[in-house]
Amino acid sequence: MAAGVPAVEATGLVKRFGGLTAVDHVDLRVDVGEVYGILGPNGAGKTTFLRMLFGLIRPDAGVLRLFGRSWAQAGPATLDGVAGFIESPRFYPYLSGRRNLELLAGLDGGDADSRIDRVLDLVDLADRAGDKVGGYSFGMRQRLGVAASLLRDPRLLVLDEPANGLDPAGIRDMRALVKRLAAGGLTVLLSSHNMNEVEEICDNVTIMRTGRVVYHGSIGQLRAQAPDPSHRLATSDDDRALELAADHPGVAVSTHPDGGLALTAQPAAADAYIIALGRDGVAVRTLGLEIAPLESLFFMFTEPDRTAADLPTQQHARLGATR
Ligand SMILES: Nc1ncnc2c1ncn2[C@@H]1O[C@H](COP(=O)(O)OP(=O)(O)OP(=O)(O)O)[C@@H](O)[C@H]1O
Repeated sequence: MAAGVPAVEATGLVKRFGGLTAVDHVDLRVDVGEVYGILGPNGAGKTTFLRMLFGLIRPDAGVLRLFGRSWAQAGPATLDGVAGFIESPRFYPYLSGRRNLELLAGLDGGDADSRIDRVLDLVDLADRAGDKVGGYSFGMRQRLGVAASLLRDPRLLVLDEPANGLDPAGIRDMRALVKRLAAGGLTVLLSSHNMNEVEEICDNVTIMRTGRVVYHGSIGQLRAQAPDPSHRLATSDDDRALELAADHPGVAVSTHPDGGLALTAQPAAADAYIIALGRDGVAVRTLGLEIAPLESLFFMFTEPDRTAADLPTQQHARLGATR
């Protein structure tokens, strides 16, 4: 591969279903070695984009290249070095995880067979490889799906909402797996509707809404644009707490529509204000992060018609357990 050729490059990509434009002139570039997130709510066009990538459907306009190859020029060879799955992987439930991989390795041919032990180990299924897949948890099946993809020794791994439907432990394991694979040098493109997931594991992100790109950039740039964290605050004397806020230009304190106070500030400014409350004899009874900064940014990009007051409460916690 020539140096500098991106793993994925979409230019002006369009896909229509009747009158609906599911992917609307999307430009996107994933460089070799990066973990890239396509983020968006339901219906944003993420899966449609990935289906075009895998050649399952054809674009109506634009070009998508994988390591410099397009479907129009290279046909199925476009997928050389590319593996992954859309939605959930399927396996024979009455066969063991290992047997499923053996069958797939037989279909893939080459030396895929020799990689079975290594990929089972990588996805943390070595101990359960002899058990029937029917008895696997959903998270284990997702990880077996990643193992099946790795049999092809890909340079690019494509995952469609890999943590969807997983319980918290499954989400943790899946994220850890993606990070491990990325640390080993694999390029990863994943779709997600979860800002926290993308923030945790991706270097760069494209945010989509109704088929269009509404943001593109690094996670660092995204963080820099995020608004101040917003908290719900309850004190022993909310009137006094409001008065004291006037002495703290870095904090915005107002009456919360659901009772108590709303406090919006960067952590250092919020700390100084909370300490000042205590010094003044005002006890803080509850302080909970209401909307994480990146989460509110995600809503701003993908639901621009909603105001901050409409945003869901993400988390409430007692003082000391937040921020
Ligand atoms: N085969 C199809 N025929 C008609 N409409 C489709 C088809 N596939 C997708 N769509 C529509 O295209 C839009 C984008 O769907 P897509 O599945 O790509 O979104 P997504 O971002 O992956 O969302 P989700 O997380 O819900 O899968 C949606 O409005 C969807 O209903």
